[in-house]
Amino acid sequence: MGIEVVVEGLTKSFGKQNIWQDVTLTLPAGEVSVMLGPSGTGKTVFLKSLIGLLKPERGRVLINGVDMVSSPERDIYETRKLFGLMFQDGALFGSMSLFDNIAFPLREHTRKKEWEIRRIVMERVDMVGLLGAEEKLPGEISGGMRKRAGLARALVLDPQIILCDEPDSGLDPVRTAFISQLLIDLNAQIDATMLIVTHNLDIAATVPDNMGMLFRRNLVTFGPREVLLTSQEPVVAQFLSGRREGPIGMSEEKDAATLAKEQLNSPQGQGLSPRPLVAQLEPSPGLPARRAVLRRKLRVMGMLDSLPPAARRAVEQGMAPAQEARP
Ligand SMILES: Nc1ncnc2c1ncn2[C@@H]1O[C@H](COP(=O)(O)OP(=O)(O)OP(=O)(O)O)[C@@H](O)[C@H]1O
Repeated sequence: MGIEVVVEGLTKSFGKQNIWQDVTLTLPAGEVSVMLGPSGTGKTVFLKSLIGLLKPERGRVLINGVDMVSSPERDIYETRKLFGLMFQDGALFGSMSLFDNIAFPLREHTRKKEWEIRRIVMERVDMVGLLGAEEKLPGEISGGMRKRAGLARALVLDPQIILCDEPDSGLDPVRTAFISQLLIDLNAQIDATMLIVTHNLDIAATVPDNMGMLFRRNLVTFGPREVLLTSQEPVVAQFLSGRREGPIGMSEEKDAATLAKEQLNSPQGQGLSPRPLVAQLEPSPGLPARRAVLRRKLRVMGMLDSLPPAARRAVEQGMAPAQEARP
């Protein structure tokens, strides 16, 4: 099962530029979470801080008792081995075949024999639907295939925590739908804790168990998917409805005068209500059920009273069929 990641009071700046402050959240073990936010709000910086590649000046990132901010480098290095990372461009070596790219972490970090490496690599190649393409070079395949190869490489060391930075960037809607399904299928197969950074509204609506959003140097909110997807918070609703009207502008934040003018001109009743809640994706037929689902149910039921009414209703509706099915 994946490992819980506890983030407490994390603050990161570059020189005088504060990126975000006092970020506190927990990625529940084995669940899929998404971090949203307009461009430049520091989502990638957040991912890099979780693995200890960037050092926030305040706060902690606790994984199995190791603080990725301030524990000794040796402990951080060991803990980093629990992670699988999928970067925006797949980050593949252009002169190596997909097979060698995917085998790379095994050859670098383990003493496994070549026959064993082949078995693991081909298993992962199969998992991401790339069987038959393993001898191709990254330049000979499509962007979507490169992403899947990047994901296969992220999986070879049996990660317990998977971080995906914009898995949809550069993909058309159909390939984005395939990658969404692949992420859910992976979670069903390996039960790893997953954090996906994305701008994609379809991924946000259908993939995660939990969602958070960074805006104006703060974590606006983080919690069960139903909380964000039913939120009336202007910044969240604007982002999830993909509209121009609202606090988010071209340069991340609109000035107060533009915002006031917009509100004045906005027709009565045309609020920034988010899109209707759609069902979360299920694993593909033939795959095991996601073990996270039951754990999440118990967790969310325990916090039901603290949720806003719309989110509570959405949770209750989502859970109703399962409850009826009980003997
Ligand atoms: N190593 C660095 N040194 C200085 N500034 C940096 C560094 N890395 C990131 N930044 C700055 O931090 C801010 C946030 O960058 P980041 O890439 O995390 O944003 P993002 O939310 O992932 O954006 P996008 O959605 O466009 O990918 C940017 O202003 C960026 O210039």
